[in-house]
Amino acid sequence: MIEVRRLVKRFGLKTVLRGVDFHVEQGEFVALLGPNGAGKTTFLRILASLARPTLGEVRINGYLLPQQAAAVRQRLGVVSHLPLLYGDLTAEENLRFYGRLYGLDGLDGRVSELLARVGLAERRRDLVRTFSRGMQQRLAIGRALIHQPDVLLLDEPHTGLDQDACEMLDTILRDVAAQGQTVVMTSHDLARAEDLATRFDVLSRGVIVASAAAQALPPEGLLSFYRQALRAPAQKGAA
Ligand SMILES: Nc1ncnc2c1ncn2[C@@H]1O[C@H](COP(=O)(O)OP(=O)(O)OP(=O)(O)O)[C@@H](O)[C@H]1O
Repeated sequence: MIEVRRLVKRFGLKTVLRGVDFHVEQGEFVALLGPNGAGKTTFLRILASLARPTLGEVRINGYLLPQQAAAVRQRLGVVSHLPLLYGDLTAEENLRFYGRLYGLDGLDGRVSELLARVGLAERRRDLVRTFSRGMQQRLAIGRALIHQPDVLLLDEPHTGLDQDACEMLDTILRDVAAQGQTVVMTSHDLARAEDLATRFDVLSRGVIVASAAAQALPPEGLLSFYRQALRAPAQKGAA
């Protein structure tokens, strides 16, 4: 579903991704972990076709990025640091707008269902600029799901959400995974990641230094695996 080979990303003279190899099968839920500045957001932005690779090959569902970005975007849902919503539209107008962008008709049922799922049914007719950050994040999650994407990319999606909203998001993510959709999520919340994901990849200084399926984690759990991964020397791709 996602195939990344020897991906390099430079900003001017600064190399942020240094030869990332990353392969995700359909239905996997990958938690992408790593310290601040490791390159997680940069990597996710390239998968989301919001940034271009400097070198290397990126394919999503067989489509090459950036050349086939339009086809990729049809199949992707993205929750990033920016909610990408229109403040002067209501919650339901935002979802309708994005639904129409994806060429969907007869959106009434879908919009109502999503607003209920993200806990905004009662605020559906309010302008988004009157929403708190957490409420905007909830709606951004609804926006990312409107077209039932094959792949969901989430960059620290729990940030800014209250306890109820975090649990609501976890339920949505479990449902999405149960339906066979593919998920890649960055997170600093190891307990939450361990609870949700089926695989854990650790990015450090622009390289994936460790990867393990949930069943292959050590008995001490994800924290121990993570710490070990950051202590180990970079295994591949170091330029
Ligand atoms: N547009 C840009 N121009 C220059 N440098 C950038 C740009 N975007 C990101 N970087 C640099 O790339 C490096 C990786 O940043 P990135 O945001 O991808 O890390 P991250 O792993 O997501 O970090 P965090 O956990 O803090 O969110 C950082 O050193 C950052 O300063």
